[in-house]
Amino acid sequence: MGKKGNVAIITGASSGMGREFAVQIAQNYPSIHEFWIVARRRERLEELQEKLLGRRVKILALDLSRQEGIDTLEKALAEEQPRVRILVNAAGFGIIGKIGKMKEEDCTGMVDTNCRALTAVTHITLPYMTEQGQIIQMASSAAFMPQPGFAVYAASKSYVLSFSRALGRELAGRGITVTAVCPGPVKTEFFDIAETYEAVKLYKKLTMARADRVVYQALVDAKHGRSVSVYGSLMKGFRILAKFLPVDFLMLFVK
Ligand SMILES: NC(=O)C1=CN([C@@H]2O[C@H](COP(=O)(O)OP(=O)(O)OC[C@H]3O[C@@H](n4cnc5c(N)ncnc54)[C@H](OP(=O)(O)O)[C@@H]3O)[C@@H](O)[C@H]2O)C=CC1
Ligand SMILES: N[C@@H](C=O)C(=O)O
Repeated sequence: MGKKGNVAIITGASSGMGREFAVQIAQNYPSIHEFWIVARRRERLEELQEKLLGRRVKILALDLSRQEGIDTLEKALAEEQPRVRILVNAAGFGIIGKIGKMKEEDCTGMVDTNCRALTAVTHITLPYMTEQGQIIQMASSAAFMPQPGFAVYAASKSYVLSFSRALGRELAGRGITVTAVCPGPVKTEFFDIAETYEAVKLYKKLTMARADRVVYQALVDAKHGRSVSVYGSLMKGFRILAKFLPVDFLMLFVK
């Protein structure tokens, strides 16, 4: 079925920004004929299907942190040979807390999902990406500097930002753009898991952005081929500070 039209593959589509990407792409990209939506919670993906304006939908209820999940997606790609116009890698999570106070699997889980799975999904999808294709990777403003108390998550998102910018250069010859999306705190279910050990800081609570706005901005930036998408003046300012001020000084304020 994939051969008939352009496909958008969206991971992390069962909630938050991944879900919002699916809804906004369905509303604004008539050239996308089919969606492949990926996450672990099948019932959420089935609910989302109803919102995709009658487009063909392939539901892939997969755990991307496990090799079986990646293998299943790879097999589906090989069988259907889709023309992938948009890939959104939004599957990911973060847990607040000091490394020594967290379970090992919580720490390595962030690396497995945010870095390994994102890299694998990108790698296996690349052969099917069309010219003018767009890859949108959910990084975070946490990528801009190390964050004591959110160390693994911030490091995982630095990886996503660095990987995505370099990949964009590698793919320029194929006419494929790569956009790393780097929002500050966004009001989604992300914080249900993030607060497993510790509550989110008050300044983050007070500066939460809306998922629909972040995603709208990301789609505009991706359309213009921008390598980085930062929503809002606060995070744009933070990015500049993080570029120019010494890291040790900045870390005094993020404890
Ligand atoms: N909210 C925020 O403040 C910010 C979030 N981000 C990033 O944006 C992305 C989306 O987050 P957001 O929408 O906020 O959070 P949500 O928790 O709402 O969404 C996360 C999505 O990832 C999916 N997911 C998580 N683990 C796996 C897995 N192992 N396999 C497959 N799917 C998985 C979840 O689905 P399911 O549970 O069904 O598997 C869900 O659909 C993440 O990468 C996050 O790090 C970046 C900046 C700010
Ligand atoms: N940017 C947010 C998550 O990615 C945060 O800093 O909480």
